[in-house]
Amino acid sequence: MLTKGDIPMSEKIYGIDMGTNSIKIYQKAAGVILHQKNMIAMVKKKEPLALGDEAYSMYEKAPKNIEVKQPIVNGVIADFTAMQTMIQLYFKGMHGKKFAEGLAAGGNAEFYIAVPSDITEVEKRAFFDLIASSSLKTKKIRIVEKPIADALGAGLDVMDATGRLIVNIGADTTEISLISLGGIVQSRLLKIGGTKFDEAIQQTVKKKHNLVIGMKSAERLKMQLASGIKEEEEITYDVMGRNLITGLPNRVTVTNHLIFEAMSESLSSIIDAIKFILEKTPPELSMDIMHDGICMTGASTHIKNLDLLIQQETGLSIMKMEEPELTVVKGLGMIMENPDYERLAHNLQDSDFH
Ligand SMILES: Nc1ncnc2c1ncn2[C@@H]1O[C@H](COP(=O)(O)OP(=O)(O)OP(=O)(O)O)[C@@H](O)[C@H]1O
Repeated sequence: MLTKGDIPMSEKIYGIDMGTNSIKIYQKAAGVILHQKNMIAMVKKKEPLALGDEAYSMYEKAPKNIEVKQPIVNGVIADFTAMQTMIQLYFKGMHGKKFAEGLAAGGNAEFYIAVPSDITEVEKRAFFDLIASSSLKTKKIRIVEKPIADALGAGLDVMDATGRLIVNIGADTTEISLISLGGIVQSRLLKIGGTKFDEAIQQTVKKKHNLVIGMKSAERLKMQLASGIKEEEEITYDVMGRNLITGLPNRVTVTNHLIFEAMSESLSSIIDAIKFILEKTPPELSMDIMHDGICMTGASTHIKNLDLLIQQETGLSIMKMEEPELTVVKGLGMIMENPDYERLAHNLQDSDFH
């Protein structure tokens, strides 16, 4: 019999999407139980001080003895120890604080981990090892290709013999994938996403206004002013920073046209990569894509008119999601909840997983 606080065995099954910008966790029968910034703040390089959104609030503001780390870079694990520490703390709690109701992998839990498709074997293995070598007691660890989980979570039928094109624009990466019969026909991972847009905005504001701004301010400008196509009407937003010449704090008014200029090179690269995949798509699958269009996921697809840009450049219809940042983790949830999808989750040894 279960005592209060116990979680039935069948529900200790978790899906984890470790993104560059945010980490999302799904628990069987409970849904998405955690969605936080993927950051950890450490004191003197070894003692964890804060996790997730709390760590992000310290980013660009911390004194020298506090380091705020982002363990995933360009979609892959860049700091294994920091990422493993985070996962362990999320599940076991920290400073007596639990991060999400139901996060209690006390023993023999099962994990479904989403990994990008277009990365090396070693990089994929690191996602598996992260859980396998952690202090969490695990019964089973399964790897799922991110584009497959993404498409499922977006409501696409990935099992049938129909070509689906899915474009996930995240923080450090854009993953463009062609899917059919539960597998990946082609996939391309670009090192372009929301963070690249923010960096370009930071540089352009510096050049145009002699103002040094932080990444958080650049992101705010993007969220207020970015558009996939150039808008006729001028919209402005004020930003604070440090004047490059006087060294003093200063405020300037930035226009949507400047933000468009800053982002245009990165947007062109994304369009070029989508066209490249379309050109390499076998003709029968091309017909499916002509019919169904392109599915857009990832939080950067919140950018205004980005769908219009891709539609104009490719001539294809675009499907946008209401919660594009959660499609991958919801897809992991569908795989663990529905035995029909079991073959989409792999052991590292599976010959069909490469
Ligand atoms: N409303 C918005 N408008 C524009 N950009 C947004 C908006 N909301 C979030 N973003 C951007 O989306 C990005 C995060 O996307 P997402 O959470 O899908 O990434 P991730 O999965 O963590 O990263 P990756 O897929 O690169 O590993 C950030 O760069 C953020 O600035």
